[in-house]
Amino acid sequence: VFRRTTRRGRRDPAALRQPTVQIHDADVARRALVDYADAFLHRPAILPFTGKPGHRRSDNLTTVPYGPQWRVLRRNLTGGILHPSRASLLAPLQQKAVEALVADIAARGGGDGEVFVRDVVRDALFPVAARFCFGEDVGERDVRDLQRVLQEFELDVVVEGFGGSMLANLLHWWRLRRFVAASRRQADVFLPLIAARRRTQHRDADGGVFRPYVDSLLDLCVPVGNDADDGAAGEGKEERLSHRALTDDEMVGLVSEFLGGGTESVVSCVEWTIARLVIQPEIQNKLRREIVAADRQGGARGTTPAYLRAVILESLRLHPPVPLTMRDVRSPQAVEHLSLPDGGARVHFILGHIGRDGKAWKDPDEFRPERFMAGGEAEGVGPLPGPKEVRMMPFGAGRRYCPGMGLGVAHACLIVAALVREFEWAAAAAAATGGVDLTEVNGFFKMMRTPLRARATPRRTST
Ligand code: HEM
Repeated sequence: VFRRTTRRGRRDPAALRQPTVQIHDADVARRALVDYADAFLHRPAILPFTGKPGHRRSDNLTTVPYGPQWRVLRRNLTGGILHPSRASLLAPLQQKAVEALVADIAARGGGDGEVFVRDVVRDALFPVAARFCFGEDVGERDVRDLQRVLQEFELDVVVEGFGGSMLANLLHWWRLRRFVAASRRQADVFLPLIAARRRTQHRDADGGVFRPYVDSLLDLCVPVGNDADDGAAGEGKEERLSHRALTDDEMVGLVSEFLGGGTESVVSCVEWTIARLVIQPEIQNKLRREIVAADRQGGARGTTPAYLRAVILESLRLHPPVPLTMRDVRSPQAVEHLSLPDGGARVHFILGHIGRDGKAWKDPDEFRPERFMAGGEAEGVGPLPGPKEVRMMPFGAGRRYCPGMGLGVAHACLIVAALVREFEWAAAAAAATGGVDLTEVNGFFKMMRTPLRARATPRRTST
């Protein structure tokens, strides 16, 4: 194992041998991602090979270097799929998901009324992501298969710990092999569904029905060659290049990113939020009163009640579902004042620490949604930092910020509202003495080490 590791080590991309710099401070994060945005455009290649010598793995939007291909993929996702006018067509699917969630909890709760929050939320939300991706015809069985391979992939590939010590490097290659195997299993499930979509796409492109992500990928042409570029200077370059269709490997990577990023991040957010509401029932009650009042006024379509939004923001501040975001800084000379190593560096932004920076927040470890309300210390602070200050960045910042932010927040609000409207949440009997365990575990996503098991009692005045 050792020999193989060192032999392969010679093929390591420079990024793996680069020193890693961690940023925990909100102001330093702002200087890096806002003041020096052009130096923080690329992510390091952490999983560079498919296992075949000399064969680089295919990029998705998260891994592709900033350049013409990134711009085309990003425009397709933000303008063609996630634009609010298009994503709003998901409403019937979302409504079905919420109804299924409530019914599932009522049924699973059975005798003691206890459920694992992440399981019920994932089971309700994943079909929305799967159908948004592959179209409404995707059957229950396909949805289950998609969910299974996605979960295997997430369990097998853990971001933390790459690089550094010999042990970490060994772990890296071991993970890489599991990554390759998990990717193959994904391809086995995704490719037949993509092929089926190729035969039927466009069928429901009109008539107020959303456009599945896979249809857009089948139609997409990306520039041939993808020389990374450095920001604004490269804008528009893609139009001058020749184009090609996406390869199967690329399609698999993009679909995996869409399904995984779009579901598990929201599951994490909802689980942490319900945990906090179990610990602080006065906040849960206040939130429910607001939701019921909004329902009575006809749901004020299209607007999120202010306290619900504040609860979700506070949850994202304390428990950002993505633990860290990375950049590969190749020209540290361009970044004055940040003292990065001369040969370039991998920079990790530790999102949980940035949201709890004591210089930016009063009592940073307390869950207090009121801070985001009118007159609070964070009135006006949103999920994405503005150009003047970074106080939290659960969706990242700069040009590579999360394109799914709108949908992610909308799904978290929708699900938390339904859970709180329909049920009263309390600690499970086993946790009642020790309390809810808020210990975090950082994988692809920041999850609760002890999955939240909570007692859901149906509200008598259910709406
Ligand atoms: C609560 C939900 C979500 C959270 C907390 C979250 C968080 C993040 C974070 C922290 C990043 C890295 C940003 C950076 O490096 O500056 C990211 C990137 C990304 N996210 Fe999300 N995300 C969520 C939902 C979604 C959804 C719903 C989708 C798609 C359907 C999505 C797709 C992506 C993609 C494609 C990227 C890479 C963007 C690029 O490099 O240009 N995310 N997300």
